[in-house]
Amino acid sequence: MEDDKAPPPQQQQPELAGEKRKREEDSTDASTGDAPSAAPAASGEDAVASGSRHPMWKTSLCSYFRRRGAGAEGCSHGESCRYAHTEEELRPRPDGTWDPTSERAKKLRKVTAEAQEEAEEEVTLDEQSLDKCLVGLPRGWTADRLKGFLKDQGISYATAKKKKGMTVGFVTFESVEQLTHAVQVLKENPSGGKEIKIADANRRSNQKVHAGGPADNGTAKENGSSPATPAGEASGPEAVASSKKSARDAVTPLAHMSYNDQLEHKKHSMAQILKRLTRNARKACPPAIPLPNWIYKSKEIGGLPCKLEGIMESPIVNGYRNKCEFSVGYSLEGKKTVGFMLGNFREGVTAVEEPVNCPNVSEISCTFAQMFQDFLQSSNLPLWNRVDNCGFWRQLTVREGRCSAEAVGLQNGESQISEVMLIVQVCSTDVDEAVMKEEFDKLSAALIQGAAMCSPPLPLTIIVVQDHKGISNAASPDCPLIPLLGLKGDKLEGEAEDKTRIHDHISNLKFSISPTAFFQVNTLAAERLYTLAGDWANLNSDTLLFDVCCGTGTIGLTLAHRVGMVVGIEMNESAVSDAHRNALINDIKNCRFVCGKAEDVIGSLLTEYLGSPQQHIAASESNSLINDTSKNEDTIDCPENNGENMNISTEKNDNGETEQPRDISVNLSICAGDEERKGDLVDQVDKEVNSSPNEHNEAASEQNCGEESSLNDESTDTTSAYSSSIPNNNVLAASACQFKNVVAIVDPPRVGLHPTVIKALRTHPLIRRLVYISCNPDSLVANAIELCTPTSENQEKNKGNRGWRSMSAAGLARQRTKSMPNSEPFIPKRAMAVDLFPHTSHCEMVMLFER
Ligand SMILES: C[S@@+](CC[C@H](N)C(=O)[O-])C[C@H]1O[C@@H](n2cnc3c(N)ncnc32)[C@H](O)[C@@H]1O
Repeated sequence: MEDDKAPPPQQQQPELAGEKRKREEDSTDASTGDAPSAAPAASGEDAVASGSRHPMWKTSLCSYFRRRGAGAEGCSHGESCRYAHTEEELRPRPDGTWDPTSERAKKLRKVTAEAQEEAEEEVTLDEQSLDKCLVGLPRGWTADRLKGFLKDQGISYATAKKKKGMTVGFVTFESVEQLTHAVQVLKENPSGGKEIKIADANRRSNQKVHAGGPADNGTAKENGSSPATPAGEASGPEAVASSKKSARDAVTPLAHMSYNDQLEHKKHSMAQILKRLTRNARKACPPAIPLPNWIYKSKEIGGLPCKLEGIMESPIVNGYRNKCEFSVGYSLEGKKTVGFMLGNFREGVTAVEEPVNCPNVSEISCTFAQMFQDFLQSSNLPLWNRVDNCGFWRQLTVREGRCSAEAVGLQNGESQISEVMLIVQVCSTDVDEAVMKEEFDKLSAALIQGAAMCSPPLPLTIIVVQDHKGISNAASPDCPLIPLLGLKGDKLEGEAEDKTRIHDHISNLKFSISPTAFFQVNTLAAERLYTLAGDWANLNSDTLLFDVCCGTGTIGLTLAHRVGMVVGIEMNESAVSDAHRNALINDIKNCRFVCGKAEDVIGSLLTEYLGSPQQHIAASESNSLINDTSKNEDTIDCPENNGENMNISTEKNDNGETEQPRDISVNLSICAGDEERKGDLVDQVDKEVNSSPNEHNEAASEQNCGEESSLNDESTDTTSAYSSSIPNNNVLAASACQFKNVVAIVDPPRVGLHPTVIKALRTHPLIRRLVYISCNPDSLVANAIELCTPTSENQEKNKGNRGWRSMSAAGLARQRTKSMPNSEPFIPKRAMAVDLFPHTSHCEMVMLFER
């Protein structure tokens, strides 16, 4: 609403724009755009007489309301403010001169809804709580008063929170029954003659739980990556309400809908989440800086930061999961069961039910779960007990590898499953080794025999035992693995790591996957996802592609033939080792994979390949002193230039699209040695593909020596094997010249990218294009706020504000934006949802950012 009348930013003087915006906020009626002076004279009569607001006589909305939310206290007009602060106060006058069906009333309702939504966003809802309602409170109520009131009504089981300065509170209940009862009581018991308004805040609390993702399954088990939820214990929205009736309800809560309806539902949810980016970037934009154009334009597309281009459907809707994590426990009838939990342990649910009719699980996975369940019936060792944290058998993970579609002449289907890895998780505490070994021998014999007896026989390539002693089933990637001998004997020859891999195919490349390495759970949909990311990344042979959080190298390797070089970054050592192997087996030579946390290594890697941000800023400043005619056609101004006035190269890339503006601004004479340097790089890549991750780190450290980037101090001051160090500017500039198009594709785990990574990407002027693949749109939005919000020259130092602890991810991102070094913001350009998880409420989101 606030920018309805604001001119587009390019028509404003930059230094005036912020002030103007502020003035408008202070003086304009939010619902009408009227200045306060235009407010009806009559509106104040009673208020002035009584010295307080009259609920029935206010026809204009106080501007303060808009910024602070419904009923904001302490507006600058004082207690006798003539303007309304709540919808209640804006009722029509008794003489009917204000029509509640008027445009003004409609606008008001919209403002109210937005204010409530933002209020909710600000309050950190306890993700572990169950059901919440949002209550409208009489003015002046505190959280304690709300609690007292609830208690007086006999509602002692609820907890209440109130956002400062707001007349809404959040009441949390432990069960749906309590919620229903409380709503009834509150409705029947007006406070001070006023009915307490109640809205269901449950939908958003569900979303929050969704954002937090799988509680003790998917997230951690997949190295914090994708919603591996459905094949594990129930989680997310599906697990919020108390226990479900069946495993199907718990893991595939959308299975009752047609696939088209599921897609519509997900697209709608994605759009709602994306709108938060616009709202938060608007809020975080420093007052002295004009709002970016994309925020102005968002009004034309319903508040979205850019167009949501649709949702890409999964090529396979049933049995698509290549990895299923089956819990071990007792069913409601007390039977030893291998399947899915009906709810979360934190809700007190420990029952496990067989994976009957779970459409996301393949028949093969179900059959192995059944075999393991049969085996457990006669095992002498106990099942893991989640209450006492003791027991032996904990979990079965089934990972499937598919042969290439070409090999079977099929596009999808279970018939492609050609390799299976079984990971049996146990806790060996207090268990005699000999007994354990005997059980393992029996188990592998049962599984091998079971697979062979099926018609047709099931593939079974690997069985490993994971010995995990932690409380939840989420084991760390370095948890000990014991290969079970006796299985396909000759396959187990060779080095230890060779024994425990299966293979899958994406885009006709073969991928080797070790037990704990992340691999997208829906291989065929992942292929589409990577292709989309590659298309949006605008790749060509001059491209240096940073594949951040690369896992087994799938994205970089599938796109390697379209770029000059790929640098993959991944923290899971075995995934990096898989990535090296995958490059080798596919004969790909232009990829380097670095083992380390992205936040630890990205700063030094960017500096190694591109030079430090300061160098480019300095180069750009000195270039700007040189006469414009000295510029080479292929060179564009960077990084201070904004996208609008760049010299744009009209070369086409390998997609036939117009190539991205080249963003190198360097002394061209330095580039003379490029070819030589390129040769060195390729040699080095060759060496690294054949070396271990540690060798990579060493090699990189050796390459680096010299000055560090102060913009990235956080990333360089780490325990990483990388210390950013640069020999001299000439070498840097030469290496930067190698690649005229630098792109980052990031595919982080559910928590999103570490702030240090965001800062490094944002402050490096050579990164003009970033494709973000996200399995959690909430963290995508938080990261995007930091990437896209304009900064000012006077950034704030981070203050140790304890209030931040209770902030939403978006709120925190807004705070961090204040201390972001002044740098050109990215612009959200394209967004597309990709359904990798049919029948569940999860979905991937791809966003393109450019500058
Ligand atoms: C969603 S997966 C994506 C993997 C890969 N891009 C793919 O599509 O298969 C996220 C990956 O990030 C890795 N990861 C998690 N935190 C990381 C960090 N701080 N630095 C680097 N990698 C990280 C995980 O090990 C996991 O492999």
